[in-house]
Amino acid sequence: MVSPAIALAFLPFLITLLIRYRHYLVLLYRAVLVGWLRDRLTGVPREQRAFQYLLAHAIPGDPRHVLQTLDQWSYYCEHLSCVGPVKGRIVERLVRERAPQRVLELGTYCGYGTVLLAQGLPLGARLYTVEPDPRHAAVAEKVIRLAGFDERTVELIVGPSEEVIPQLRARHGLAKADFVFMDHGKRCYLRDLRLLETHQLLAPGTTVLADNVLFPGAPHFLQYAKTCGKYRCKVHRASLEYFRAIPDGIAELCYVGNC
Ligand SMILES: C[S@@+](CC[C@H](N)C(=O)[O-])C[C@H]1O[C@@H](n2cnc3c(N)ncnc32)[C@H](O)[C@@H]1O
Repeated sequence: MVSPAIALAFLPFLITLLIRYRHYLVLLYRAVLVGWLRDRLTGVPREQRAFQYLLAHAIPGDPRHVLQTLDQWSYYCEHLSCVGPVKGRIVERLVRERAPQRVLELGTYCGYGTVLLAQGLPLGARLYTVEPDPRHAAVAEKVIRLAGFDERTVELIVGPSEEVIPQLRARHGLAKADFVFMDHGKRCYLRDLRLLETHQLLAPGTTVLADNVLFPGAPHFLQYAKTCGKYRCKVHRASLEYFRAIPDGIAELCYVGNC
């Protein structure tokens, strides 16, 4: 048994910790606990619940309204780990500036990032998005089509990036990507960047964006990008999706080729 005196001595320390990390505790509560509980109580996965909300509130064929509706859901109902509106504006601006013809997204989840990327593409451009979880992919497919993008503009590939990347050229006709959005397992970023290099899927000038490089963070990926000599690299500082108090950032890499 811990004596009351010792417990009391630890109280200020505990309170300081709670105050300091309160935003992360709220994140844990909203992003993990609430979703898990509602999954158990309703028997419907949260991504499917989000899609039902979308069906009831979003204007079909209007990608901007689809994104706004998903934002409403994530702010006021349940958290979704989509790129979100704050970092989304950075992604949107870069897509419009670069006007890429061939885009690759790793980590589709519910299709928020896919719709965000697709709405800024020039005519005739094509977006390939990769998702290994068939349940997420099924929701994403419906979200993408609801937003008005057909198979010619957006191809959803179901499988893990490490298996899909080596097959992109032969199976899906993607010779080079001129814009890549990485938003899947943070530990996969470095491995997949190197896979893209090995399979010669990057061309000089290709933009590679990587989400969440500050939270939860991708230090090995950032270190490689900054020191290998193949990229110009900068980090756009912002905040975590749907949590303004938690700092996060998107890395922007420009492939300059093998030096
Ligand atoms: C943060 S979510 C993606 C969010 C999405 N880009 C958006 O903005 O809406 C991460 C997704 O990556 C997927 N994922 C995990 N490992 C992956 C892998 N090896 N290849 C591709 N996707 C992966 C997960 O299943 C999950 O759906």
